[in-house]
Amino acid sequence: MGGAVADVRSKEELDGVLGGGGSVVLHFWASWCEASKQMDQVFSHLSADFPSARFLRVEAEEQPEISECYSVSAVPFFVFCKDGKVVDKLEGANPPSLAEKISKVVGPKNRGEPGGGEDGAPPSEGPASNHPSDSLKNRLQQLVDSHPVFLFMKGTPDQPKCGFSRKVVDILKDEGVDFGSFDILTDNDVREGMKKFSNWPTFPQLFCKGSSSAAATLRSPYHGLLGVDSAAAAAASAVATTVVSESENPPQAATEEKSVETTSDASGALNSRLEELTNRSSVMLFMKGTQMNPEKVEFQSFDILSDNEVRQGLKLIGGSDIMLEMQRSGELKTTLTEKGVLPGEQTLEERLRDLVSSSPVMLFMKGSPDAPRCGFSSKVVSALREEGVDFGYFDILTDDEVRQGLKTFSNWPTFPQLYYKSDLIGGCDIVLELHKNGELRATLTE
Ligand SMILES: N[C@@H](CCC(=O)N[C@@H](CS)C(=O)NCC(=O)O)C(=O)O
Ligand code: FES
Repeated sequence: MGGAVADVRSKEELDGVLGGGGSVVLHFWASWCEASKQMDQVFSHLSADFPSARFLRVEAEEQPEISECYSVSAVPFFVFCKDGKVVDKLEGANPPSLAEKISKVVGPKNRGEPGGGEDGAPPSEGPASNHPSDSLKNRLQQLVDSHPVFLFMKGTPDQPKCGFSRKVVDILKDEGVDFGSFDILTDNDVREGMKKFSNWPTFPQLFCKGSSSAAATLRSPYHGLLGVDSAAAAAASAVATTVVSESENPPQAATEEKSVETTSDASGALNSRLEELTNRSSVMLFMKGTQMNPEKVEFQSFDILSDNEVRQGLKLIGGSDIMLEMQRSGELKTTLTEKGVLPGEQTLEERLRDLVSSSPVMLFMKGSPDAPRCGFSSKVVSALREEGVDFGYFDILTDDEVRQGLKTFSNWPTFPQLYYKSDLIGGCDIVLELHKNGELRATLTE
């Protein structure tokens, strides 16, 4: 019985299944890997397309013995077995390759009976490998172009016929995105044609273009084509962007306003005099005699005993009791830090700047060079090692603040990120391209 994905919980269990012969496809995944979550959905769709094969999922880090046995060095990772023997492997999130390799191992698609599982579609007529005809291509292009945001889905937005399609519709509605849609269950030519047209084997498929901000956000890291998880991620990042921009008050303006308020009681010449006095130093202590300075704050003082007018005119914010109380509770430090008098904790931006410049060649990656936790990171480490380039690294899986912060800092949404002398060189694709063209070493040493 195919059509469902099962979890493997031990090596014995897996050996048992493999011993039973037939075609078996294994998906090694990790909970922290977005790409393996996305591929998990593709995997379960494909399991419905190839019911004669067994589809098994292995949580790579929970099953080290199995992972080692199949030399799984990164996720997502797929192993294809026929009659107990490994016949092929695939590393990375590549839905078209996964579909192709499965059909090579299992034989042409033999979708199960209609109505089986989540995908209640009529059986496909032609094999998916037939290229769409020119007139079909035109039709598909017209559909894609008909709205700035267009969704190929199962069912309609009001009546989705698949949980994945429903999820994307919900996200788009939540975000207030207007979109056109096409129910691929009503037209098998479009359904099969779209898989080739977009080189993406499953539905829903979301296309975005045009310049509306929602569409632009949705589009940016995903090149106009999204599976369900990418859409969720993009929508989440759109929300995050809004929150960030709303919280950006210029702190300077707030401080200035306050200092104006505190002097607004005094009038005329006295006002200017007090203003001049209070502005003499960023911290100005009006006091009797001298005091110790436990917070080590630079300040000037004015002896109020020497000038009655100043003494009366100043409506002091706090005397010594208040100051001491503020010091005891830590509020004094906070207030002075907020006013920029005491050096504050390092801001995230400063921290990122320091990290980026901590080594001339600096790699932000998932995992460490000796134990990369993502195929993209692993490839960049190999390229750098092959070129004999020394590099520093930071494992972004250990620090979510750095992980998320760096995306904004560098305006680059993914990892790995490679920097040379604080400039972003790029991610995996760019580094591998430079490596292939023999330009990587020069780029990192010039
Ligand atoms: N095409 C990219 C591939 C890298 C990529 O897609 N990275 C993803 C998955 S590892 C990522 O970093 N996503 C954001 C995150 O995990 O925070 C490159 O050239 O570097
Ligand atoms: S592809 Fe999953 S962590 Fe990189």
